[in-house]
Amino acid sequence: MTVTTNPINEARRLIVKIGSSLLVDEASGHIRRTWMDSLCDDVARLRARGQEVILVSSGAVAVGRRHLGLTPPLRLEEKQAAAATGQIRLAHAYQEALERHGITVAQVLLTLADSEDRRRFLNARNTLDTLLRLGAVPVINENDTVATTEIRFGDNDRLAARVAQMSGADALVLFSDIDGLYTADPRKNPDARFLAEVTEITPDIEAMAGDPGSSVGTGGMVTKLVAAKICLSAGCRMAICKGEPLHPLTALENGARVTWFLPSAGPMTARKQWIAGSMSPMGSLHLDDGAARALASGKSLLPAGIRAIDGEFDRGDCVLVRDGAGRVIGRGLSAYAADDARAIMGRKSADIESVLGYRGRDEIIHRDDLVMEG
Ligand SMILES: Nc1ncnc2c1ncn2[C@@H]1O[C@H](COP(=O)(O)OP(=O)(O)O)[C@@H](O)[C@H]1O
Ligand SMILES: N[C@@H](CCC(=O)OP(=O)(O)O)C(=O)O
Repeated sequence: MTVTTNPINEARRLIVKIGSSLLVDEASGHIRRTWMDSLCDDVARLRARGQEVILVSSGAVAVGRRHLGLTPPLRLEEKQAAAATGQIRLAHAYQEALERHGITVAQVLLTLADSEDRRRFLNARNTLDTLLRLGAVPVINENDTVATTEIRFGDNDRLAARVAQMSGADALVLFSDIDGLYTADPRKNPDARFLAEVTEITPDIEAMAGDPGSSVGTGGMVTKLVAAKICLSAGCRMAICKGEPLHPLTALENGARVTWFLPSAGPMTARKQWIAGSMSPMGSLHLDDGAARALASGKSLLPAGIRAIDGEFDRGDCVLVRDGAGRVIGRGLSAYAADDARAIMGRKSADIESVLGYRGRDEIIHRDDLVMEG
């Protein structure tokens, strides 16, 4: 896949990651409100033309530590305290900046572990889908006060890539203090060449990445390449570009220099390859003929079409889908754990709430989570 038109215009769902060094003035610890406003103006413009935007924003520690009068180096619990203080200010600033455009902000605090546990992953994905459907702009940061590992700057590059993967985004933009990937750190090596497009993270590419260039919240190129790897396998295009100019998304649309990491497939194909290739099935759903025909024609699987269920599985686990003769016709991610699925099989979706006592999804396997054989 090469870029023919601008991926920013094409993205249906776009993730934008903002690092501490862009958002927070190093000397004062204040949020750069003019810059934030200009970013939010851009976000509002994209939203108005029908694109969905999720912001992943760092800055909580950098903002909060000034308010608590802490000076580096901070101990872990001091960083966590700083994050708790700074996060509320960050969220408030985003709320004000987006409210000017009548846009509702939703704060989502995630840990990296949330993105790696399939059940929490599904919950987070459904929440993000719902927020976007309702017109809100999610603003995500790592949940630093409960993070069990050391808060590391640069982690939000990876978190943003996980959010892109989780939400099936088509593009992730990492706004940085540099305009892209070079063959070596250009601050140290004047002969470093700029790379406009990368399609694979080879060992040669990995060897190009050096340490961070500044002192406020930096992960360097290493964490950006980790993010790029996640994006490439998730079918999501990823950009590294300079975030400093006001209206940074507009600048990108207008042809600012950028490195694009371009996957060979789109997010849906990548997701289906992941379901088909890397998950062990934990059980089987046996369908009636009508349901088997519906699935063959591209529909989702409803509880009404299931006759029997084998195995023990959790919500989000992979299960095989079998026809009336027991032949495997596909596989997919179950939206219900085995016991709940057994309770609602053969029933209409409208009955789910009265049977289970909660209103879950209408489908047992959504068509986006289903891969048919052959
Ligand atoms: N191969 C490379 N290409 C570009 N920048 C590199 C490279 N290796 C190291 N760097 C450094 O990484 C820095 C960007 O990372 P970082 O400071 O963490 O950005 P941010 O804070 O915006 O996330 C650049 O300013 C640059 O000094
Ligand atoms: N979660 C932390 C920052 C983590 C992080 O990755 O920071 P950065 O390298 O500035 O994107 C915070 O909000 O301070």
